[in-house]
Amino acid sequence: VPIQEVDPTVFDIRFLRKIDDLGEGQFGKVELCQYDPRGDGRGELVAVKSLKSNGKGQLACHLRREIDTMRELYHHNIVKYKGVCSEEGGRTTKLIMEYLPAGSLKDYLPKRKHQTDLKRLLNYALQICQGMDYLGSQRFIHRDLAARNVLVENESTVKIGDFGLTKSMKEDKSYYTVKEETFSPVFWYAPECLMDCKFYPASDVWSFGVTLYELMTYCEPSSSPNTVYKEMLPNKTNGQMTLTRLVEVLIAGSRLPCPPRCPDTVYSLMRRCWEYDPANRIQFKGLITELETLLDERHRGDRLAV
Ligand SMILES: CCS(=O)(=O)N1CC(CC#N)(n2cc(-c3nc(Nc4ccc(C(=O)OC(C)(C)C)cc4)nc4[nH]ccc34)cn2)C1
Repeated sequence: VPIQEVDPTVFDIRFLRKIDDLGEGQFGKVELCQYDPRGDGRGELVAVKSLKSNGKGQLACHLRREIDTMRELYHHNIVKYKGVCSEEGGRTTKLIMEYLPAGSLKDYLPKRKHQTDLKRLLNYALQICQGMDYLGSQRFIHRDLAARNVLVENESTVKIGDFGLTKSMKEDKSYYTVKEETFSPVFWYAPECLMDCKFYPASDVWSFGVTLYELMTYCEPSSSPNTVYKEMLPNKTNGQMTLTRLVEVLIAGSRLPCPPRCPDTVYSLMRRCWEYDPANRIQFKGLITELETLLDERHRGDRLAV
């Protein structure tokens, strides 16, 4: 009998045992499962993303696109695709990924504030930029870069963990036009996204600046972009007005403030991610160089004014 060729990226639903909930969003959720084909309780832990409702059509094709995106990505700072699992005769598909034990930066940083110094925060920032620079080199725009979507493997490694809103710019366009998104992370969005629904690679740089702000505030909820921006907006109005008022303050030049104890050198990097004109914004390659310089021991004396 020929040796049964087993495709390691196909997971059999019968051996997938749910252990815990890891995260959830508007349409998707991520669960911790053990994949135990031998049934000896020693199978590997995996993270499984599925649609929340029995999402038909549009949602299912979103997850399909996310799966097709993730299988093409190979980078140290991007969470690894492991495979897919279909159930109900192939009608619904689940995305199987490597499980990162420490959770997202948003869960991790506030708990580890006292063990995480500036050098480590800048290392996380550097790794996010390296992952994003690679993503851009593959002609993808992430569109949802935020600390909540960055996962911690261990205290020295972080990875971009979710590609639910990632779009390919394959057809040699230099931007992606979004249809009206229902729940957009507006406080991570650049002006061009808020006003013309246009997403450039430079729009991801703006979101990285907000993510760097989150890093420097240790993802403390009290200083989250939502909280701080809403304080900056004139007369706190209902949701809809926020978008218009947000664009107004951004056009007027207001930006998130320098976080407490954040060195000016790091804050000026954030500001270079928040240039109004996408063409004037620093790019991920430039951010990598700047962060490596800030981190480089040799320059330590005159650069990291700790
Ligand atoms: C966008 C909607 S979404 O629903 O699709 N969704 C949310 C999303 C955001 C991102 N990224 N997400 C990914 C994971 C995730 N978590 C993990 N490990 C852990 C390990 C520990 C913990 C933990 O202790 O948590 C508490 C709350 C502190 C108890 C949490 C997660 N490993 C993973 N591998 C691949 C994905 C993945 C979780 N949430 C993507």
